[in-house]
Amino acid sequence: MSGNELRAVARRGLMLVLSSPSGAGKTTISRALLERETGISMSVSATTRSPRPGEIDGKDYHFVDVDRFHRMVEAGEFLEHARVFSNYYGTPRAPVEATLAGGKDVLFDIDWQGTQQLAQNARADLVSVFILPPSLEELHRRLSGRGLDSADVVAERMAKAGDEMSHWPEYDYIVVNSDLETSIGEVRSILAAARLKRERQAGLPAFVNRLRGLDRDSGG
Ligand SMILES: Nc1ncnc2c1ncn2[C@@H]1O[C@H](COP(=O)(O)OP(=O)(O)OP(=O)(O)O)[C@@H](O)[C@H]1O
Ligand SMILES: Nc1nc2c(ncn2[C@@H]2O[C@H](COP(=O)(O)O)[C@@H](O)[C@H]2O)c(=O)[nH]1
Repeated sequence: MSGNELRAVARRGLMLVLSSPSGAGKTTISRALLERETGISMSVSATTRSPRPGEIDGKDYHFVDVDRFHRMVEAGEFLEHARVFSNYYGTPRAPVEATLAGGKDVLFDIDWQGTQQLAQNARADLVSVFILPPSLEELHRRLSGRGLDSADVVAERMAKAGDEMSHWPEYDYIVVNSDLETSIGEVRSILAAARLKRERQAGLPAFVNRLRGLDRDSGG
């Protein structure tokens, strides 16, 4: 068995969370990561927010009404859920659990409330990254320049940015998203290191025993 095969069969997946104030660049970094990395897929949240132009139901979000969202909460269908900017958002549990159990990683674009809930329930599987903007002026430029939200929505998100950013100490890693390519590289490095954590490589004891000639009958 090669080293790569060992990891493919013997590693439990991890949950890589990106949080930031709205507009700092989570979605942009996430898309680049998914294009460049294998073995990781996006958790598609459910939300009661209306779709933005270009957003696709089932791909960007599962767009649901408030009644349906509450029924999903009551049925225990969410791994975490929160109210953010007057809308509800939640992470469907089943696809995440199936992906992790299959040894693949899951990428989350969720806020600090959701990250706290994941940390309470599954700390060992969690790797959390907080993305900071280089300045408030640049954050405003990005939110307005995105051209997807009204001036009122941009103002609401700017007003909440300070509160969001106060949660940075709760995260494992901090990336200041000035240059996009640098930030993507930094998040990829975090993922690479997290995948190599000794605790995540469940097959290591047997593998090292084989290397040491202590367990010649265990396959490989
Ligand atoms: N490093 C960067 N330099 C310049 N522009 C950037 C950078 N990163 C992202 N952007 C731009 O900023 C805007 C906001 O980015 P994005 O939508 O990824 O933010 P977000 O954190 O996902 O926001 P939200 O939480 O509202 O979904 C986009 O137009 C994106 O192209
Ligand atoms: N706790 C959760 N937060 C989520 C989830 N999905 C998205 N989000 C966060 O909401 C805001 C706004 O997102 P937007 O797409 O409306 O701009 C942002 O901070 C996201 O990270 C979720 O499932 N749970």
